Amino acid sequence: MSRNLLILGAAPRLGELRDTLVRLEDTIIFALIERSQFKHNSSIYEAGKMLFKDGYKGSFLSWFLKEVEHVHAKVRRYQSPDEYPFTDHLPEPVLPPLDYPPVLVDPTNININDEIFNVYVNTVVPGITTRGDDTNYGSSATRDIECLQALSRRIHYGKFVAESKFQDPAYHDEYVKLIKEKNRERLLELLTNTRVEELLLKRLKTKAIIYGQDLSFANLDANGQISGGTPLLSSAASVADERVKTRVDYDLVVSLYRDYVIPLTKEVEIEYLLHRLDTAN
Ligand SMILES: O=C(O)C(=O)C[C@]1(C(=O)O)C=C[C@@H](O)C=C1
Repeated sequence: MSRNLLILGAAPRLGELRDTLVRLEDTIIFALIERSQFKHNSSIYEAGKMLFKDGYKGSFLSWFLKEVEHVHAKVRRYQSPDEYPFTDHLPEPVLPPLDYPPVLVDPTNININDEIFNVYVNTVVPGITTRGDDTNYGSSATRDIECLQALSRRIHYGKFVAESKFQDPAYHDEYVKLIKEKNRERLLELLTNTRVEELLLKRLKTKAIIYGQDLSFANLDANGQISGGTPLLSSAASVADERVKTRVDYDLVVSLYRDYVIPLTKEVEIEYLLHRLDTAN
């Protein structure tokens, strides 16, 4: 429920938006580490596996998500332009609406959470957890919801990034032309910044290595300093040298971003741009 966008007014600045994307990397890595402490617990993702007294027929995670989103909708979470629900038929807020200045022009209210949910459940969870069932269903689903919400916020942030690029005087006319032509391919080229992506993936790997270290008490001396055995790692190179296991597989975190988070953010950017002129015409 971030309101930091409010200070941006009508023209979101790309640098500030990228700072937010960098901060969300931390949120996502820590959420994945939290989920990875539990086993896969595949039954929480299977519809009809658990008997709900209210007759609900979906999976435990879907039920939990629905209930959480009901509460969050009541306190206006989904009125914030950077928050998108995974479920529908949500209740109206119990509080008066907040006054968000109109930053986005998003007539179709793009929401790709179904795609995010499928990638998360079918690819991410089996990748970051070990196989098996430890019966920690509530704990696992709670972490799943945190991961899903963080991924969704990050990916839908593409709308603000796209708006910022659209408003950039250096590229505005080119964007207008490509939008009118519905030229997806060229839009993708124009909004892609390979250098930013490469730096992101390198930074992400280093972060996943550093945040993923297990600094348990066994590795600390009486003064709380890190003792021999598990040196504090600060780079991918030292991990390769030491062959140290981190709490979440850092290569998986990198491939999650490379194969899904960045491409889905671009998908949101393109969809947003393709409808950017709808209301103006
Ligand atoms: O920073 C941007 O310019 C973005 O559009 C965001 C993002 C990303 O998902 O991180 C996506 C596309 C660009 O190629 C670079 C990065």
